Amino acid sequence: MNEAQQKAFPVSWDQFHRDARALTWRLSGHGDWKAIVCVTRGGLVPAAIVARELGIRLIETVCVASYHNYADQGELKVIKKVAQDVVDLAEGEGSAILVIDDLVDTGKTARLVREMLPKAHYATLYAKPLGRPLVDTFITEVSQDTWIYFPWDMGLAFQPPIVQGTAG
Ligand SMILES: O=P(O)(O)OC[C@H]1O[C@H](OP(=O)(O)OP(=O)(O)O)[C@H](O)[C@@H]1O
Ligand SMILES: O=c1[nH]c(=O)c2nc[nH]c2[nH]1
Ligand SMILES: [Mg+2]
Repeated sequence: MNEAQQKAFPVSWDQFHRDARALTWRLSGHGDWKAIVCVTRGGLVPAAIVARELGIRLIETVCVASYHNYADQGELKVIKKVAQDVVDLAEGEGSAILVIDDLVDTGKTARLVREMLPKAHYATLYAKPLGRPLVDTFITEVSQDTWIYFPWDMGLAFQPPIVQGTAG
């Protein structure tokens, strides 16, 4: 999150599950995927739900990190690439592969993963305008100045009233 991202879009577990199922509905007519590649770590949770719904049991990871301590995006680091046997699954370059991530923001992560799997279908739950052109299927778009808060990053906490000074 940076200073330009003033709006908050908190997502509960229920909402996340609902959105992951909605994503699966959209994906279900699209292709005959042999494997899911999830972009860690955010893609792990939606990938588990989508894999369950689509009946896909071959799950690979591509491990990319860029945001640290909710600060500005740093340099992208590929910690682990996609295994070659997964890339080679069907017609090469990943045409039988469904890539899942939680969101696309600037699109830098998606661009990097797409270079590894040019023919894969790229799906996320949430998309911001800069990254949207890099995603084939997504569920909800939020504005670029919004930070999405995922359920695994949150806990129950007191919320100050919208109009200050009225708390009991
Ligand atoms: O479109 P971009 O601007 O590249 O940002 C999107 C990526 O940023 C987040 O991952 P992050 O690198 O923070 O790692 P994480 O999934 O382990 O939290 C998110 O899960 C996406 O993978
Ligand atoms: O939790 C997150 N929320 C976001 O909006 C975001 N954008 C990039 N990376 C992100 N991580
Ligand atoms: Mg991520």
